[in-house]
Amino acid sequence: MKYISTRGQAPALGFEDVLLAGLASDGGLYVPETLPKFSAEEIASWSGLAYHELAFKIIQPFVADAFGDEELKEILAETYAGFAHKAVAPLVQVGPSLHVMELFHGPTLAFKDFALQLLGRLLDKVLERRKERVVIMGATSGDTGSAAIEGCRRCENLDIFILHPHQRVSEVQRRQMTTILSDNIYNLAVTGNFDDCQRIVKKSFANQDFLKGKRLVAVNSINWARIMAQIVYYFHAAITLGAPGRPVSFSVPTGNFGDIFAGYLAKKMGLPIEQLIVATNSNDILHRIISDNNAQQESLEHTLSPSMDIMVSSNFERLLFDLCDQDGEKLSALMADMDDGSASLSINQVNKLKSLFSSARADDATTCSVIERVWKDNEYLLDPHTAIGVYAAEKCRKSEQTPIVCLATAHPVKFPDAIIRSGLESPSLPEHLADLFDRPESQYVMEATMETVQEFVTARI
Ligand SMILES: Cc1ncc(COP(=O)(O)O)c(C=O)c1O
Ligand SMILES: N[C@@H](CCOP(=O)(O)O)C(=O)O
Repeated sequence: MKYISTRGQAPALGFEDVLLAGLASDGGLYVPETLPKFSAEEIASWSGLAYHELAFKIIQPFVADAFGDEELKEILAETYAGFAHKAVAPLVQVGPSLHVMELFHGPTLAFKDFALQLLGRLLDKVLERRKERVVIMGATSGDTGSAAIEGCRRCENLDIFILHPHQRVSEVQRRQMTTILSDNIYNLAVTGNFDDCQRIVKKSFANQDFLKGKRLVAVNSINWARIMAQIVYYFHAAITLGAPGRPVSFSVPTGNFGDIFAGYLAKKMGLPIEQLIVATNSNDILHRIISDNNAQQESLEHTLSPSMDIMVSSNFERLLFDLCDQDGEKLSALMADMDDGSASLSINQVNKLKSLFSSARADDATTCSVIERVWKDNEYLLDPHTAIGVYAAEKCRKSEQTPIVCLATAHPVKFPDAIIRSGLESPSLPEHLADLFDRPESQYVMEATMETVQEFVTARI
């Protein structure tokens, strides 16, 4: 399969090169030139497959030029064997036809493990084959960082630099990153917000002189492999609930637009998805664009759902590419307007967007009231991101005839502030993290400029 850049100027690449890339050389994001499509009969035949077997069906067409079937099967089996729940992504019902899909049974307790446990293994194989050592840079609002470190830690052929916004991630999230002590892992606490971290990483793809000739690889969802792996759980949940015979809807706590974009692709690949709901916190630019064609950048608020404190949603570019009929020139002009907040979609684009997505926004008070209510009704504890998804599901769903699945993107234990503010008790850390607060930490606090970060990287590679 070939992958093309959304900006239309970079060369098309195969999977291995896309895996080893971040932004394309023209500043765009890679997307598959064509998507595999699955028929209803084919999807029906996947009922009862184990998670890793289903993952093979969906991922194989995307990676066939780089990984043989047997090798891929082995990698996938190993990847998802490391999850703490036998179902890997179990569904729990919390209301009438309302389910949460628990995506937090991986080692770092957030949905990022689904893709980063796989990406780490794929990278390891490719770098070993090529005998190449690379530099990884990632930006995190709390969850990607630890999942990337955990996913890549077994790989010797890389140095990994993770930028997080200083004092803007939860203490559990910070410790999950900063307590992994190793010569090739660096945690940079940047005095800014997540958008600053992501801007520095993205700008580094365009300014690579600091790398001493090494290759720069992304672990954020700008890397296509992240999105690819996240498509699988939409199929898994929908098939469990009766697809393709019955349509299913999804509500997705959204920040960088990676997770919901994977759902959008699942639908394009043949999964009968009725509604895709974008759920945001007070940093609501995506909700404003969808509901009101308002793309104005506002200052980023620090909320009780810190992983979604994002204003510049990288993967929205991949969707806009489709809304621009995959015309790279048109998209580039639109992205320039997105960057300065002046973007306005055409009537056709707005109508298309509204036909694809519904959206809702929940502030901190609403988030806490949902956590409290769902606990009272079900004795089920939501994390604050998932609570926003549940709120949006209830607000936007068109019919109770169609089951709706809210993606539970993180374990509540990562966000004690929100749980306590909801009048509840924070749960205890799972066994493998029980001594997290006793482990020594290592992090480097630095200002939010590309020059400072690049100087730091150059000195360590
Ligand atoms: C817990 C949690 N929920 C939701 C999101 C939003 O996902 P996405 O950025 O793919 O939209 C993130 C981070 O991205 C997250 O860490
Ligand atoms: N919420 C994320 C932000 C980065 O998103 P990504 O999916 O592009 O890696 C985080 O927790 O770091």
